[in-house]
Amino acid sequence: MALNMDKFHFGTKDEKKRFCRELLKSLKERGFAKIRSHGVFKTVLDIQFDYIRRFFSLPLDVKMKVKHPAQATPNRGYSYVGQENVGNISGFNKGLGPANTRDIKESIDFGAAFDDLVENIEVPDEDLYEFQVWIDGLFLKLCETQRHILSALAIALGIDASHLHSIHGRVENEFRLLHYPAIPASELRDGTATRCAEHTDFGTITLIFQDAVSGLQVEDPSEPGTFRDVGSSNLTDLILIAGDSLQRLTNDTVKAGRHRVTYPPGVDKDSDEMIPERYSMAYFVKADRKTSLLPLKQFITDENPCRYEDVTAWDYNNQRSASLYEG
Ligand SMILES: O=C(O)CCC(=O)C(=O)O
Ligand SMILES: [Fe+2]
Repeated sequence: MALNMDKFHFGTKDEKKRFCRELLKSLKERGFAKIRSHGVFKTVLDIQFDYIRRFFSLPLDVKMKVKHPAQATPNRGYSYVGQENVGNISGFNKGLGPANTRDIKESIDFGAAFDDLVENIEVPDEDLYEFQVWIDGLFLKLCETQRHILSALAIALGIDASHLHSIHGRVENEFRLLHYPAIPASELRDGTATRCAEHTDFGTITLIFQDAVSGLQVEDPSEPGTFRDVGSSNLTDLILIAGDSLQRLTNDTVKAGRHRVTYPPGVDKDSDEMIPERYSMAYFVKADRKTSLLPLKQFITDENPCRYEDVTAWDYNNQRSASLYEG
């Protein structure tokens, strides 16, 4: 069931409260929440997905002009199929080592145009006209939506929204566009390859949009090891997933949602059926680099003592992503 954000903006006091409560409940019980009326309109998403398709359809040598550096940080630019393997960090929260699986995906990452530590690797106009200026604009639009979602979560959690905003004030977010090429279902059968291996994201929250092919799955919090289809057929459905930083800040009150991308619903895994290509985008909301990810004091009690050591958002991000790249 999707939650309607109109209720948050324009509803009665009770409707607004109910939206906040249901948002938190969905994250806790399903590992994700689906949101509608979040302010990113269908016309914008249609243009965006058209741009995503056009970017990934460019010849490889053109995409390689904006190549992601060989190492994971800074996380900017184009990663070819095989350059990043999320399976390397799949076992992290389970205390396990890398999984023996590779991702069949390509992606491109951006930060804020005004980020003064990590510069964007910009796609030139001559390769895709006005793509970069469009991405920079959408980045800010998604930031606006992010702020409303953080406000709603703060209300549901009973914490000070202005504090939550202040530790996200520098917009050190990352915006990733993804393309999963068409492959025969049989390629995924023995588990040595996948679309995107299971993982949790490192930031506070992630906003995902996926095309009608679907295939995003989230682990059922009450049944570890069981992944359920998110199954969005509406491009405008915003899929919200909590990340490690929110788990740390809330001392496990909100757990990070484990997710992966695999066979779309309905595909016969034992056939040689082709799995259609899939496009998606993920907006990773990150606490300011210098922010401590120690749990907020409201979440530390005698029954729930502090579960995490002090680490800055930047150090945590870099530790987690260190093993992702093999470029
Ligand atoms: O493609 C998707 O829907 C999700 C991708 C993802 O989880 C990630 O890049 O962290
Ligand atoms: Fe993810």
